[in-house]
Amino acid sequence: MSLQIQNISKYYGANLVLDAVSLDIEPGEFIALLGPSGSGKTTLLRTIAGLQFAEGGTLSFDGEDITGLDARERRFGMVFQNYALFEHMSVAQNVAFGLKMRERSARPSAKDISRRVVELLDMAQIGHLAERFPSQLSGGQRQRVALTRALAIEPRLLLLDEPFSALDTRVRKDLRFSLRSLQQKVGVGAILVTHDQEEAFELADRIAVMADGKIEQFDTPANLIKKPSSPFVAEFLEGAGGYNQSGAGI
Ligand SMILES: Nc1ncnc2c1ncn2[C@@H]1O[C@H](COP(=O)(O)OP(=O)(O)OP(=O)(O)O)[C@@H](O)[C@H]1O
Repeated sequence: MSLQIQNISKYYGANLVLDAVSLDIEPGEFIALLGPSGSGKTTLLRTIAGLQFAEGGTLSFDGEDITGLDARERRFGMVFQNYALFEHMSVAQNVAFGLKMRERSARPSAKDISRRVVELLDMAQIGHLAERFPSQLSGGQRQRVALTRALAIEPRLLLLDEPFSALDTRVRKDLRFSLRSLQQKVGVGAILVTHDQEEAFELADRIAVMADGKIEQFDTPANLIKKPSSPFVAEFLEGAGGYNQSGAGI
């Protein structure tokens, strides 16, 4: 399932915040959007999600024009930094929610929903939390539930905006590992917005480096280090170079 982003432009008032952005994302690929604050990463992700609309350009998914579809019709899973869980529902109910809300014709039976929820919770290693309520969970566990809930609807693409940035380093590392393994098991493509270069280099097949609403370079982690396309990219990734030399990530 591939996504084509062609010449997407977006203004906030008179400010051009996405300037003719184009990206082709291959089926099952894990993409990171990396760049300084204000470069347009979140705006691009929200436009892909259908939470806001661009003034110009097109989005297509598997050849279908989705530019005018709303978020629900796109069938993308989303996890945000503060993606609220339903506080009055247990973990299992949160994960089941998207499946229960499906149109009748596409809705699995109650038995199949329960089976799928158990399977997903086990896969995400939170089976033991099924009956807890969100207020009884740690930040890391909540994000694990949010991720599981996003995957439960069998999304065509997974969209993640700084999902782990509020968590401490060790929990982030655990969650990164789980995210990558769940994403691969399920076989869904993913787009991750992050400030964290280490996170981008560890997770992504390809990274889009953004600056001022444009894609400066879209390439594999190894190529970004070896062949930065501009002084901006080289400078921005200096930290990642150090990371690379430590032998991790690439
Ligand atoms: N709702 C809005 N109204 C007006 N301007 C906005 C709005 N949302 C974002 N912007 C502006 O658009 C630009 C891009 O913002 P965006 O949040 O996409 O950047 P970002 O790269 O995700 O930044 P960060 O890493 O800080 O989250 C910024 O200049 C921001 O101030």
